[in-house]
Amino acid sequence: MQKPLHILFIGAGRMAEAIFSGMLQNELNVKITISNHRDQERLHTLGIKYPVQTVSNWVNIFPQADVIILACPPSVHDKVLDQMNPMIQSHQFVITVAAGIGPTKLEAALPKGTAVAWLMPNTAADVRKSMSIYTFGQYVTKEQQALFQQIVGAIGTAEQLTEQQVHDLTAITGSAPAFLYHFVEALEQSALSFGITKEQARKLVLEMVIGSAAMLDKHREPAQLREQVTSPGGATAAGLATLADNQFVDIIGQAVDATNKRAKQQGQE
Ligand SMILES: NC(=O)C1=CN([C@@H]2O[C@H](COP(=O)(O)OP(=O)(O)OC[C@H]3O[C@@H](n4cnc5c(N)ncnc54)[C@H](OP(=O)(O)O)[C@@H]3O)[C@@H](O)[C@H]2O)C=CC1
Ligand SMILES: O=C(O)[C@@H]1CCC=N1
Repeated sequence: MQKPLHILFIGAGRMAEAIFSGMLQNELNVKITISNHRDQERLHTLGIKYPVQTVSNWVNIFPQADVIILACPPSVHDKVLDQMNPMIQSHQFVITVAAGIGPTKLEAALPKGTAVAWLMPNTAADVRKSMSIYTFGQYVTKEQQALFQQIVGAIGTAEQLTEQQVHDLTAITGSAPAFLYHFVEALEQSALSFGITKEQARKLVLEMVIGSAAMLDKHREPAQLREQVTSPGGATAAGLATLADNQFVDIIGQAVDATNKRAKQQGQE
């Protein structure tokens, strides 16, 4: 059997866990090492829950890693990249999942010729359904691209975009799951106001969302699906009119813009 690919995670928070738990459900031949900043208890818990190696300081294990995934906050990237710079070897492949940190920034901080990529996944990596977007730096080989496809394939579906497009679409694929969950929370709150139990409200709303997602998956046309629900002159039309009167589409656009603006800011902090 071939030697497993050694993947080192710098950062072991929510996104790192979603990615490596997704990878571990797949048949990838990988050895995973995870590290974080100071939360030893979390590292210990993750080490028990998953077949991963944990290290409190990534520096010692760094030379053995084939792929390094930066799953730490954008604000600590400068420091981490500075630490990596003198140690990096030519075969190592550095991938960041941080909002606002594209290949331009990674390449500027690492020795010339370093292979880098920017992956913007979402937490559905945990169930292998992340809609991820990504872009490569200029020194990534065909073999590394194929390897990258295996890694992202293990956590869901992926689309290659330009660096600018990853900046612009971070809100849509990275953050919008939170918008959707918030929508679910709002519906649950509304359901509760009619005197049902929390469990009933949860069941009603979640199963409705899961059913709707399955319809989207099958038919792929949200406008058509919306129309099927909206009987002419009926009840749904009245609800949709209220959303329109309150600029629902515009509010979503504003949320997307605010998210991207903050993501870009984080990349420059
Ligand atoms: N959450 C999401 O849905 C998504 C997040 N991302 C990106 O993923 C990255 C992580 O986000 P998320 O998982 O939500 O955040 P978390 O706060 O859950 O995790 C951050 C992790 O980074 C570690 N860390 C902090 N500082 C350092 C450091 N100096 N060196 C090494 N590790 C460090 C933390 O360690 P400790 O706890 O010990 O401080 C923690 O393990 C961010 O860059 C974010 O932009 C991208 C797409 C989606
Ligand atoms: O909230 C954040 O900054 C990260 C980036 C995309 C999703 N979560």
